[in-house]
Amino acid sequence: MIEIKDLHKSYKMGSNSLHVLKGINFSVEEGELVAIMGSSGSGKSTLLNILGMLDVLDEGSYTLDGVPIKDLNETKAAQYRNKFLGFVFQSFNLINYKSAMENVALPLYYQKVGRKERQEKALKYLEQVGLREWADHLPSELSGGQKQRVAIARAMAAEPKVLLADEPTGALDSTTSYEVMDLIQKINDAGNTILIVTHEPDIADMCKRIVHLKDGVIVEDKKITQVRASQYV
Ligand SMILES: Nc1ncnc2c1ncn2[C@@H]1O[C@H](COP(=O)(O)OP(=O)(O)OP(=O)(O)O)[C@@H](O)[C@H]1O
Repeated sequence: MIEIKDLHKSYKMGSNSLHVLKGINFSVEEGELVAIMGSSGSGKSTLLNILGMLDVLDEGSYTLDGVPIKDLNETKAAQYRNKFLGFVFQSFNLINYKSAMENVALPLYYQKVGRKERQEKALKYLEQVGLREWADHLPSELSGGQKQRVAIARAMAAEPKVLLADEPTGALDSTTSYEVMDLIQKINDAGNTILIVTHEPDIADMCKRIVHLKDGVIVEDKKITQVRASQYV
């Protein structure tokens, strides 16, 4: 599904350059649930942004579902990103003046899905995250965990092949974090490929594989034989 070879990425800082990713080799099969860990500044978000086609690599190659990304022009890249990738962020990134249902329906609007089908699908995905009865509520009326579940429903509504989540539990207390991870595990059980950036070991333990970054290189890549189940009841 994902293949990264000898990936390098630097940021220009005035006359200097900050070499953030220093030769990453990494592949992800369909159906994996991968945690990307590492201390602050190790390059986790940079890697996730490149995987999400939100940023470009300097050197190396990235192949997504058999397609080399650098062969795509800007329009094709945007289409490809919308079709293949879903995003979940630490700060939810919901639109405050739109209801939960309208937020979930938004990617479908961009996919030119008709109004009635948009609403039906949005309700279906809200149902899947346990928030059907909150469809008409604004984000300000929802708890942090509920907002993140709406954001996950929105990402899933576009039916992406890969879900990328940058610190999805970073703004949540531990009970709520486990609820969100329980949902992510269920989505993965249904066959979706998911990559999560986290610095929380107990969240990473709920994934099937942990990739550890340090100073821009992968220092550990291990499969988890005993995946931790959600602790919340
Ligand atoms: N757009 C940018 N321009 C310049 N420097 C950047 C940019 N994005 C990230 N960096 C720098 O690259 C390094 C890696 O950042 P990155 O956000 O990938 O780390 P991270 O492991 O996700 O850290 P954190 O856990 O704190 O979010 C940091 O030193 C950061 O300051």
